[in-house]
Amino acid sequence: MTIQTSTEASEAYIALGANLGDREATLKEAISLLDEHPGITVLRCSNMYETDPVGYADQPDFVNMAIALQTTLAPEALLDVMLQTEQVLGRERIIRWGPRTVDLDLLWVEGHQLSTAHLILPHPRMFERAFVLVPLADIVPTGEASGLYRRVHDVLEQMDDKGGVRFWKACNWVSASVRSGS
Ligand SMILES: Nc1ncnc2c1ncn2[C@@H]1O[C@H](COP(=O)(O)OP(=O)(O)OP(=O)(O)O)[C@@H](O)[C@H]1O
Ligand SMILES: Nc1nc2c(c(=O)[nH]1)N=C(CO)CN2
Repeated sequence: MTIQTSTEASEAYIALGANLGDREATLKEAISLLDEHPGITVLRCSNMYETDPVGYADQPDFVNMAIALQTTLAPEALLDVMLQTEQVLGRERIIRWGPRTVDLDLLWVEGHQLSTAHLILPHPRMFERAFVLVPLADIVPTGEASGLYRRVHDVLEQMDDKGGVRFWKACNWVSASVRSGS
């Protein structure tokens, strides 16, 4: 697939999940790899939540979280970077909704609604999943113009069962550029 870039930066949200290996280390490594890409700046990280597996029950609990980023990449190019990051971190696709070292789902990109063979935006299952919405609610700014904040909070308020999502840890990931002071 060709990597396209667009000139204007857009805000985007990614959901992350892991239920194999050192879940916290893998999630932080995924965030660092994304942030190291020249077209991506990670802006905010949610808390980390431990969550009951949904869809395929016979697997370990997940750790789920979400990040907000600024990107100059077109959505398809951003998805390519995410898929490459999953590969670098050892993601294998064996069972649908089955165990994984890391899973990156592109939830929402400012100003983009689309449906192609490779990419659907907003993510088609994001508003059904407490393991996505609870972390996302941590990082969508209150006054956010697109209405995403209102929608996330409205769906969460009406969701009957958020029981499988438990606060686990604050995410203390810090960007390498902040660490080095550049
Ligand atoms: N918004 C999106 N974010 C991530 N992948 C997407 C999106 N829309 C379509 N896809 C496609 O879905 C494919 C399968 O993704 P993946 O194997 O991570 O699914 P999953 O995480 O197991 O299940 P789910 O899609 O229900 O979260 C990807 O290769 C990608 O082309
Ligand atoms: N708790 C939890 N369950 C899942 C998850 C996930 O990230 N967390 N991801 C899935 C496929 O995207 C299927 N089921």
